[in-house]
This record gives sequence, structure tokens and C-alpha cells, in this order.
Amino acid sequence: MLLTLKHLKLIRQSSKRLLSDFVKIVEVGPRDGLQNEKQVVPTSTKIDLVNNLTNCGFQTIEVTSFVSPKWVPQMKDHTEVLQGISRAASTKYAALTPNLKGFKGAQKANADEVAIFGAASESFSKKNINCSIQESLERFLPVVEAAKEHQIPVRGYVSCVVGCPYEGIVSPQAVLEVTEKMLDMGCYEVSLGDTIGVGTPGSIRNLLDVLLKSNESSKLALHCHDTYGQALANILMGITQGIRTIDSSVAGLGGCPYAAGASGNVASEDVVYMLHGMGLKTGIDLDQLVSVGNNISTFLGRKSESKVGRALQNKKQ
Ligand SMILES: CC(C)(COP(=O)([O-])OP(=O)([O-])OC[C@H]1O[C@@H](n2cnc3c(N)ncnc32)[C@H](O)[C@@H]1OP(=O)([O-])[O-])[C@@H](O)C(=O)NCCC(=O)NCCSC(=O)C[C@@](C)(O)CC(=O)[O-]
Repeated sequence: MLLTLKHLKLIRQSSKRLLSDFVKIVEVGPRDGLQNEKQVVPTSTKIDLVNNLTNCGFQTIEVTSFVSPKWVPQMKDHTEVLQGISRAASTKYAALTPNLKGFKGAQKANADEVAIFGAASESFSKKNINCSIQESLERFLPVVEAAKEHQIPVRGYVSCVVGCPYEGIVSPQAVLEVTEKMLDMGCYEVSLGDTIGVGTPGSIRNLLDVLLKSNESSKLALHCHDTYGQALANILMGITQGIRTIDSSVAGLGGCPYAAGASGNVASEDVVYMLHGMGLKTGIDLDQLVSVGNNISTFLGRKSESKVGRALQNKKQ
């Protein structure tokens, strides 16, 4: 068999993959976790949450989004939150920016990193960002160009990677197309969002089998919602396929305002517990994280969605 340069690169990468025992957790609680919260969460509470998460050791925290306040009122204090936090040199503070207006706001507020967010389903794209997939890519290009000019790294999100609340099953090919367009545009990584949590280890394996044929695992992240209780299993599947960046939300907070019925993200506490149990490193202090998760849940007037968070709290009592 004739080995192309691409094959050799992938073989080299998979041997490195075996050695890599560090998994980067992107904590999305302050943004994805709170964006759909019905009660107004005071700016000071959001700032405290980010500061407490920083102390847990996260390398990246998604703090807020620069989207229309008419669409997502909970994020309208984006600038105050980004400007009010205490920053650690070892943590990157990120924000979602759907267009150039959003990017300019995030840059002014000193976001270390921004994220564009599209979808693999036309209907979800329309509902979430009010444009087609093609139009969204046209809007993202100037964001990526402006970010390059200011040396701000851009992450891409693709929503509905296995299923869409409006269209049902989404094909891996549709995800591949948007993912590669985002990477070609200049995103350093694309996070694959199972927005409504319908994925199973089977569908995630099929998706990654397709994406990893032409993309390095270091360019991909997994963003799993736990609606059907499959998120940890899906993440484990991703880990076995070489994925080393996982998005999660403290206390399992969250849900997308444009995906009715979707529950929160997988809880960061549960992901960290699982990965540490597998001998993988995350750099995160689990005890501290559990206490942050239980405190924000108490503030919101409910129990943490993290099973690990609840178990460790019960053990203490
Ligand atoms: C994308 C837009 C803005 C398009 O919204 P639009 O209405 O099509 O935009 P427009 O350009 O026609 O402008 C209309 C108005 O919005 C304003 N506007 C325009 N842009 C901005 C901006 N950046 N910040 C603030 N204001 C903005 C603009 O100034 C104007 O104001 P007006 O003249 O009417 O007063 C809108 O659809 C929107 O804000 N959508 C919110 C989407 C969102 O935040 N969804 C949740 C996050 S995605 C998610 O959760 C999924 C993810 C990432 O976690 C992964 C997964 O789980 O799958």
C-alpha cells in the first residue's frame, strides 16, 4: 500500500496519542450553563463563579457570550463579567462571538479567546443564529480574520453533530463539511456539540471514525449534553479514539435556549472523576470543583446535577 504524507502524519499522531495522559477540560458552566437560566443571575455571582473555577485549575473557562441581549438576556452583562474577574496567567478566558459586532465587544473586554458557533443542521442554524449554514460561515470569516489580526485564537463549535431537535438524525458527512470549513478558515480546534444529548457511544464512534480519517484528533473536542444519560459513555468513546479536549459544565448546569428539552451539559465533576479514575490527568482539583458545583446549585435553588458532586457531599455529612 502506498503511504501518503497524510497517512504518515496520522500514524505518528496515533502513536503520540497513546502517550498523552492529559485531558484538557474546557469549563463552559458560566456561559453554556447559565445562558438558559430563567432567574437573573447577578453579575457578581457570575464573577465569583469564574474566579472559583479558576482556583480549581481549569486551563480554559468559557465566561460569556457577545450575542444579542434580545436573544439571550442572561448574557447581556458579558463585558462587566469579563472585566470583573480575577485572571490567572494559566487560564484562558473565552467568549462566544457570532459575528463581527460580537467579536469587537469581546476584544474590547479582553477575551483571551473567542468562539464562532455554527451547526450541521440548517434548521438549528436558523433557530439559533438566524441564518443558514452558508450565511453563518460568511459571517464567521471576518470574525476569524479580525481575530488573526489581533492574535486572538478562535475556536469553532458545530452543534447537532448527531441529532437535531428539528430535523432528527444528522449525518457525519454534514458535520465533516462544516468542521473542515471552520478549520480551513483558521479555527485552532472544533468542538463537536451533541446539543440535545441523543448521541450514544455507537453514533459518536461513527462520527469520529469519519472525522478522524482526514483530521487530527488534536483539532477536535467533544461537547456532550446529558439528556439521555449517555454523555460520560460518549466521552469515554472519544477518549479511546484519541480526543483529548472535553467540554463540560460545573454541576451539569445548562442547556441551549434554542434546543427545547435539552438538559445540561455533562457535569465537570463527573468527567474529572472518571478521567482521574482512568489514570488520566486534568490538572483540576476535584474536591474544590465539587464545592464550587454544590455552592452554585444551592444559589440557584436546586441540587447539583453531578452525581459525583452529590455523592461526595453526602459522604461529608
Ligand atoms: C447571532 C444573532 C446576533 C443574529 O441575530 P440577527 O437578528 O439575525 O442579527 P442582525 O445582524 O440582523 O441584528 C439585529 C439586531 O441584533 C443586534 N446584534 C447583532 N449582533 C449582535 C451581537 N453580537 N451582540 C449584540 N447585539 C447584536 C443588532 O445590533 C441589531 O440590533 P437592533 O438594531 O435591532 O437594536 C442572534 O441570532 C443571536 O444573538 N443569537 C443567540 C445565539 C445564542 O447565543 N445561542 C446559544 C449559544 S449556542 C449553544 O449554546 C450551542 C453550543 C455552542 O453550546 C454547542 C452545543 O451544545 O451544540
